[in-house]
Amino acid sequence: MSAVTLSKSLQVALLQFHAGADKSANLQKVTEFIKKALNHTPKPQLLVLPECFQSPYAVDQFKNYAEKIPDGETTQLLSKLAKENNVSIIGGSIPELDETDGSLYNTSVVFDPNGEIVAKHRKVHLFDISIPGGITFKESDSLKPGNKATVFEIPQIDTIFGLGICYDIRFPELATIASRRGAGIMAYPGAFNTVTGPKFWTKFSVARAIDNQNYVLMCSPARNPNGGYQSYGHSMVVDPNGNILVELGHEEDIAYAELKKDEIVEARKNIPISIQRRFDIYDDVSKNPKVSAL
Ligand SMILES: NC(=O)CCC(=O)C(=O)O
Repeated sequence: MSAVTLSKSLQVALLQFHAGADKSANLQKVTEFIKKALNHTPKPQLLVLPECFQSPYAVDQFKNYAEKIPDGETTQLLSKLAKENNVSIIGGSIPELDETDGSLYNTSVVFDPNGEIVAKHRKVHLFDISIPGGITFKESDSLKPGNKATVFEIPQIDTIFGLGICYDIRFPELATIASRRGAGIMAYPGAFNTVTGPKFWTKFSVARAIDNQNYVLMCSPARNPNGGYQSYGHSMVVDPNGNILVELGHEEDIAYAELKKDEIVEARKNIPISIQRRFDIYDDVSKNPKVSAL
């Protein structure tokens, strides 16, 4: 069985709210949601925010809300809130402005309970799709993709995580890389929509949990009654056997769950796929796929 790094038990909260056009109001809202989540008993040790929580999810708008990291006001605010409240935060995502060349990224920043940044993930797989009669969206019209898988540890809670953003969940490799490096939790801030959400959101959440027998945290924006991109909502926590522990509807709300190391250890002991992998056959599949057609 491969080793997993996770504290015996971890209390998490997923904060599902929607962002509007007013950035200050969005930052005020995240502050209020964090306060509300921390009043819960038991107190969450880890908070997860949704994808694009301080800007509308719109390719022509990202530039208007983009910030440098770590100097921008959103990163500074989350750092302060993490430190003041002694809580870890997976900071959903924001449009990031890279000052070196002016490129924009869809980026998630993670804070430990001292307010220090422990990880930064730039969405690797951009959401470029076109479903006739359904939805067309092309993040690559204004964003560039990140170029690395993100695995990080928060030492204060003795836990290793993998991190992806929304469309990243459709690509199982990121979660498998994280699991091989000791992660027992995959977190995906994500804004599926009312076309793809009902078809795929739960399936991918469960799939990524049972692929590697880890917890999956899916944190969505709430649906926005004022229009624009309609997020699916349904933030959820899935356990290492693919059971949904908690699932929200599409309105603003908070999901709480307790994650237990024993659940991962037992799932991996009972069905030991983590030590049955055949890397002699597929370790370099991305470079040199040895595939027979028949
Ligand atoms: N924000 C996103 O990446 C949306 C992904 C999505 O809706 C999907 O179906 O995948």
